[in-house]
Amino acid sequence: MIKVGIVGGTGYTGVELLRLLARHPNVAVEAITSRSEAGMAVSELYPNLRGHYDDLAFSEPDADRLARCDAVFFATPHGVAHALAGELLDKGTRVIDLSADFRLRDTEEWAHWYGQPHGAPQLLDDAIYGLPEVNREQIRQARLIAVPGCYPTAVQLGLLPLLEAGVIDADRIIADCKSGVTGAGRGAKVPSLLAEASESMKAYGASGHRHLPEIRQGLADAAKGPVGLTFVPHLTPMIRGIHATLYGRLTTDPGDLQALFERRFASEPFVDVMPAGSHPETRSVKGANLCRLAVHRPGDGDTVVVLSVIDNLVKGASGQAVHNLNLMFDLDELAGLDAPAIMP
Ligand SMILES: NC(=O)C1=CN([C@@H]2O[C@H](COP(=O)(O)OP(=O)(O)OC[C@H]3O[C@@H](n4cnc5c(N)ncnc54)[C@H](OP(=O)(O)O)[C@@H]3O)[C@@H](O)[C@H]2O)C=CC1
Ligand SMILES: CC(=O)N[C@@H](CCC(=O)OP(=O)(O)O)C(=O)O
Repeated sequence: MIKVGIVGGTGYTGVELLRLLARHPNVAVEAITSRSEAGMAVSELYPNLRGHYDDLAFSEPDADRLARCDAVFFATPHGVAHALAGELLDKGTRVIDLSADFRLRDTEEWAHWYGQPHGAPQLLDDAIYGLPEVNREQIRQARLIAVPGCYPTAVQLGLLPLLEAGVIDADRIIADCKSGVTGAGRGAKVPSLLAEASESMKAYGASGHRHLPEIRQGLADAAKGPVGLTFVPHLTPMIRGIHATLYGRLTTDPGDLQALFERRFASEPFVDVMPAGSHPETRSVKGANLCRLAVHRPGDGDTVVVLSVIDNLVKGASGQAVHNLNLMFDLDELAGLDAPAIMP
């Protein structure tokens, strides 16, 4: 069995890791941390896990204990993995970081968007951006993974086929995205209150959001040159889910767009290109490690519209993190990740 630790086990991505790993045939959770709930049994805080982790309790983060694991997930706010990852890596423990600490290659850009200096620039050369549909082979060899953000996962998967094929204007891409409230984490915040978030919808970060540089970095790699991106996130009254509506202007005859998407993701277990004319729903990926895509060309004009949906906590975070673990430890890619979505 592969021994894993989770730093930040009381948060939404932490409990989602536990839910997925409960069905994983090759993984045992050895340590799970929380500073606020240290001492409490995991199944007391999360009754959905009763019967699965009966001997596991939250404990204070302890580097020595974590270093006894083969891999440690960081499901923590930005900056925490900067402080601890180096020590774990030195002791031979692999690190899978769900935060943004190692996602941006440019430390100044990171400092600008995250409002603090980059805490571990010396580790960046080792960090692999954990989008398996792009970096599968590097992930297999990696000891430090930066799991992509939720919006960046939905947006990049939807645009990769078009940018790699060079059929849209890379200077004018629009990503209009909607997220459920769990995207903001479990901490109490006014915008997440029932009376604030339900029966209403609003954009935020329209002038600049911290996922913008991350998405731009990934799209520029795919386009092999700089991209111009307008990214506007919205908060919507649902618990889980991201819906990205992506617009590009065709600059050349793309041929059969449906075939382009189907070919690009033909061997990807966690990307479903839906039949032509489809409109994927967020509920069709709820709880599943899946991105469902549909591509449209309204009126056969020069605008291509891609619809991309994921569960922010699964393909947008914890499921993608487990997929990375499977690749790093040469396990079946589907291990722990084969459950279908919950509908309705
Ligand atoms: N929610 C989502 O949809 C997504 C989240 N992410 C990223 O994943 C990470 C976790 O997100 P999420 O689960 O939503 O966050 P939550 O706010 O729900 O949980 C954060 C967890 O981190 C722990 N924690 C907080 N500060 C520290 C610290 N200084 N040292 C150690 N542990 C700490 C908390 O426990 P305690 O304070 O008790 O120690 C808690 O368990 C974040 O970086 C987030 O941006 C990425 C993609 C999607
Ligand atoms: C709805 C909501 O608030 N979503 C969060 C993004 C999700 C997230 O966790 O950010 P990282 O992927 O960078 O870790 C936000 O917009 O800040």
